[in-house]
Amino acid sequence: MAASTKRKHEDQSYERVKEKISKGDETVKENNCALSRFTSWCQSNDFQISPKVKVSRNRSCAQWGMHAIEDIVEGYCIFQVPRTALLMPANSDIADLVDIENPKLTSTNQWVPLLLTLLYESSKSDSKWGPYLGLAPDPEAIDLPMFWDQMEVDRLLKGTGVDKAVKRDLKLIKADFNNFVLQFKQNTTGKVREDAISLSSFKRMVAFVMAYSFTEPENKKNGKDDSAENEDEEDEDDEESEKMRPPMMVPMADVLNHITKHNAKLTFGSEALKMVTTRDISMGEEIFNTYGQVSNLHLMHMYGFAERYPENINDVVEIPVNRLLEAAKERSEQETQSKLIESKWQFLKKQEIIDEEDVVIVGRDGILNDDICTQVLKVFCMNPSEFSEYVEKEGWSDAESEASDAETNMLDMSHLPQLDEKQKILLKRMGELHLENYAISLEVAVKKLEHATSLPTPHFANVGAVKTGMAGAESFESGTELQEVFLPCVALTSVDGVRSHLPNKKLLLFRRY
Ligand SMILES: C[S@@+](CC[C@H](N)C(=O)[O-])C[C@H]1O[C@@H](n2cnc3c(N)ncnc32)[C@H](O)[C@@H]1O
Repeated sequence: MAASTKRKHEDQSYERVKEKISKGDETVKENNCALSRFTSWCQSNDFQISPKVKVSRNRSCAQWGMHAIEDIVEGYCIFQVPRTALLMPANSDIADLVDIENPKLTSTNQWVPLLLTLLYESSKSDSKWGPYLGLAPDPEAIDLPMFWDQMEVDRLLKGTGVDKAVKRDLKLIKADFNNFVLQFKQNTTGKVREDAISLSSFKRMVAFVMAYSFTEPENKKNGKDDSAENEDEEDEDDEESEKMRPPMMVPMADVLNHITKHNAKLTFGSEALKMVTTRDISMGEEIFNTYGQVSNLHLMHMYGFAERYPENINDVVEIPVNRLLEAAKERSEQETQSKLIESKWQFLKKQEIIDEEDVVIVGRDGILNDDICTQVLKVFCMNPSEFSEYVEKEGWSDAESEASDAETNMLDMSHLPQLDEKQKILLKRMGELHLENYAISLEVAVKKLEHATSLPTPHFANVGAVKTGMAGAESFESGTELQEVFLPCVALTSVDGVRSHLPNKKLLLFRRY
């Protein structure tokens, strides 16, 4: 290459680097401005924020986050958010136009009032929440599976259940847009920016609510000032907390990232919400909230990330119940046996013991929803005369039902080895069939790991998880061979969903904390 051409090339690349750096500088400046506007806003809205923590963008595992700048003890309130600062329909001046009592609102679309409020507040130049929304992510940058293209969903999420959940979401978003948002647009002419109300911007708003909102457990309503000292009550409340209230945006709390081994949690008081530490935290550590006891499937679906195996002790795999049917049919040697299995299946459906959509939930401790699974296994393993008697009685007698309602989970890891041999075989095959359904097999995953250093992408960054899963499975006592199938199933939920062209943020997804 001639010297002058070479110099020209060097000049051009120097200019490009300079441009990149100055763009980066601008972004840093913009971020700093947004943060200082948000901090002043918090002060003028009576937030109380401890001087022992700091919000920053580059010290956390995923963009914005919070870390300790001094040692903090357990039970310490890091910050407090007054209820008046919560972004929710009742606090907005659009409240009258957002019909919370609308009979069309069901539990599946109880998010709509908040979404409409957000559409309104984010298009208002003088919104009370302007500085809060100024720190919110660029809607285009929220990367949830609902924005992945179909090929990626098929390639990476097939078999996990997240693919189905995304399909359901997209259908619901469209229906909500047509049923509520268009009507809202008419009622608010001139109040909401025209371009803010389109199906694609509504979808982006749904993603923001999915990944950033909070729901207050029903029982915490009206003010018990629940603090870390009240932790004992947590378990008792678990059942009730399933009945949730509509979501709301909690400024400052939504800056915090999540890990299973979190060190802080949000508590709901009558006047304010508090972020309280759940253990001692050392200077420099990131403050992690908990988004709940959630599996990787849920994290991937709602938040676009997953934790590395085996860190998420709440991780589960959801195996469609009809894999049990497949397993049972496979074992039928003659057509009559296969027909008998089919009629057993139809009977279970007729009795509403199972539904096609049911899933068997397998976690680290075994099968978590043993009720469905135990019944299907029992019926599948009945001989023809037992089954005829069962049909005659139209299912279980009261005494039998009571026995199967017993508190003990007969399908947890400690009880699985005692199962009837036939039932064990069916369960094992169910797990194997499920493993076959993943886009990537365990063997391939492990092989890829062996060559991981030469892989240009982080696609298989998490394959280590599988290896750990397998090693974990091998270390279990003999007789519990089911774990050799189930643990890899759970481990694979951590593998799938990792994309090959992940942005920087995602490179951190599976790092160890
Ligand atoms: C409530 S926001 C937390 C604030 C967020 N980091 C930000 O910069 O705006 C939730 C989002 O943070 C990210 N996130 C939270 N915890 C994470 C983790 N442990 N690993 C990777 N990303 C995480 C995900 O993108 C998630 O959708």
